[in-house]
Amino acid sequence: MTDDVLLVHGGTPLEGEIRVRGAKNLVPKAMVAALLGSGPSRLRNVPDIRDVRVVRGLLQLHGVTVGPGDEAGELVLDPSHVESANVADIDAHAGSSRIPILFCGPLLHRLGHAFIPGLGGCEIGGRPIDFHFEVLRQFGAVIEKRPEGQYLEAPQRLRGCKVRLPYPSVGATEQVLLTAVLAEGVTELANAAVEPEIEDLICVLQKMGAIISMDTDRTIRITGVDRLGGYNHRALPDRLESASWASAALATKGNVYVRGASQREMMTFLNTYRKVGGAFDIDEQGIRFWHPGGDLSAIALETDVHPGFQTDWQQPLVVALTQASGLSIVHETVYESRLGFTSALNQMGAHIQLYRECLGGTPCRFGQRNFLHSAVVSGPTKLQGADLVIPDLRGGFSYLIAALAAEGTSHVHGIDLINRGYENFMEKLRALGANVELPAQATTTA
Ligand SMILES: CC(=O)N[C@H]1[C@@H](OP(=O)(O)OP(=O)(O)OC[C@H]2O[C@@H](n3ccc(=O)[nH]c3=O)[C@H](O)[C@@H]2O)O[C@H](CO)[C@@H](O)[C@@H]1O
Ligand SMILES: C=C(OP(=O)(O)O)C(=O)O
Repeated sequence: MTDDVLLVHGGTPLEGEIRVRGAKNLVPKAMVAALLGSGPSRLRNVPDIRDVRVVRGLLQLHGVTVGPGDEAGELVLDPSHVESANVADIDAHAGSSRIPILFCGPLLHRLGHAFIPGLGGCEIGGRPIDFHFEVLRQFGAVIEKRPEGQYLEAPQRLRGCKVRLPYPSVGATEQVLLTAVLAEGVTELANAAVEPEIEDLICVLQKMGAIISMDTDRTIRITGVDRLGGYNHRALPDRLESASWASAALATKGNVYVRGASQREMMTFLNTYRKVGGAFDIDEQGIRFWHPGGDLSAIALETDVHPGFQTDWQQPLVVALTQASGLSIVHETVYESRLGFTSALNQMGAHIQLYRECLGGTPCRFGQRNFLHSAVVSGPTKLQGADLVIPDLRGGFSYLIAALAAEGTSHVHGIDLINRGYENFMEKLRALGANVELPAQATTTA
């Protein structure tokens, strides 16, 4: 048994077409929403990624029947047996993704109690879950921290409440939505996150019978109802995967058509892509991304909550910035430790310097603290193949891009992690002409 290493022979532009399906940051949450329904739900455009498999396993453990639907990529989720499920072995799911925390509200409504194992997800900062527990307490939940996870109880029906998030957290906003829809009375959430995946989750809940309105000032109001039905929904496309392939096209001087990519959720990314010098063409089925020749331009970039530049777009684009002429500045304001992946790019020949200071004007929680959360990228630099160990999902995809853009061969270790959020990425790489190989004896499932 060898570790999951990929050999990448760089220097070939990525060219061709790949397809993206439903968003990793929506699909697992829509699957959890099915727990709130009194009848079956149908979710379409579901990608075959590890985070979906993990949530499927957790739902099945809780008595939800999950099976295929009529079309490819469709799941039918039937929660009729949740009350009679014999939940065992939940600890086996600890550390597998961030989604288990979102089971709290639906399980409290259905069963009056919930057990949440330790969470996983990318290690790109401390990622506390204090906002989640604070809002759940406001709804009336009682929370007990145990060594193996968190145990929650709802002594009475949960009640709507008025809450304000200290920061527009995506997960905490979803926690409120999934809890408030069946709580008694009205919930008002101020300073909510408004990412497109959250809007799509609201669409799912509205189809189930929920009453939710969104104001332009980040306030979401939910009027609780007594009962929700199932839903039939097509997940919005994955704007994060789409942007990753767009960055790969730019860094490798390639030309990639991303079938399924959608302009509306990618407007901020597309503006930045154009400023760097990337070209794109939008049609009704997807977006073509390419390097138009000539020099790329250095830019100043700050990540932020939607409608700002999404933090999950940052790492892949930084690889393309190593090929731009001049000094690019990157200020990461969402996670305090999302630039560590750049040290491996420096080993490959990039010139990236990290700073503790905020190099940008976007309000940030990390300035004057000990976090290297700003970067200056000096380019263009030639990249050389190297031995790379994947640190996290987007960092991992960035290493693949860097290895593809580099001269020579790279050994990229830990590629199985990429399966968490990129469907069939090996097949897609090959379809785009990437020169990649798994060592003959490797046992990876990629
Ligand atoms: C599965 C999923 O959808 N993951 C996405 C989700 O993660 P996730 O929902 O975990 O991210 P959040 O928006 O909650 O986190 C944003 C920031 O808020 C902080 N925070 C969050 C919750 C809390 O209780 N306390 C707290 O301090 C976090 O440490 C982080 O600094 O949104 C992120 C921001 O768009 C994306 O990068 C992730 O891809
Ligand atoms: C940070 C990410 O995801 P997660 O929240 O699942 O770790 C990501 O998709 O880049």
